[in-house]
Amino acid sequence: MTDRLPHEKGFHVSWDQLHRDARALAWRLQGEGPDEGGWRAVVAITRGGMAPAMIVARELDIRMVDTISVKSYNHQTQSEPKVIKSPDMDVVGDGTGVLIIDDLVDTGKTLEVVRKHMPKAHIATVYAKPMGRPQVNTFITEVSQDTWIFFPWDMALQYVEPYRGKD
Ligand SMILES: O=P(O)(O)OC[C@H]1O[C@H](OP(=O)(O)OP(=O)(O)O)[C@H](O)[C@@H]1O
Ligand code: HPA
Ligand SMILES: [Mg+2]
Repeated sequence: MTDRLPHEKGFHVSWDQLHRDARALAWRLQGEGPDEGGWRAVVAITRGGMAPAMIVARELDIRMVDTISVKSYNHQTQSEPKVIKSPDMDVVGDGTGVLIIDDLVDTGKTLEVVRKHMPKAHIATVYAKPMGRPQVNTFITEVSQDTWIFFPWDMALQYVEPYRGKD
């Protein structure tokens, strides 16, 4: 999203790192469900939340997995983010016992909308920036607000010139 750039720093996340961090999130969430039955369902915030949600659902053995899609704030039209695809509300209800997973929280605008949709859900992200932290119940790693997080699905391996060949 170019309107959020430029950022001073970059935090590059490999698939391995994402897998480890999403597992760490699952372990932190284990046993934190509202009752002994654990979490009832996982809801991934598309699209970035889908890979971490799959890993968390696998680790916590949750088979009920759904998605919510939020169309983000657009500075040109000044529109607020809105939910363009809801999970099955018969299953998630007010969110009690439901884990909502996203890859990161930045400004918190996306989660603000999601929380209104399922007020009693537990919201977890793998990464968090300070501005969005109040919107998250559980996260693993915090980075500064001026850091852009690069996810593995947005990157590719490429050849780099040897250092001594550059001059
Ligand atoms: O806290 P915020 O400032 O709202 O930003 C965080 C959201 O932004 C990114 O999603 P994006 O809207 O870029 O869509 P995507 O997941 O489909 O890539 C990210 O995956 C979070 O969902
Ligand atoms: O730091 C980020 N990285 C990737 N996507 C994002 N969407 C909001 N902030 C970010
Ligand atoms: Mg997203």
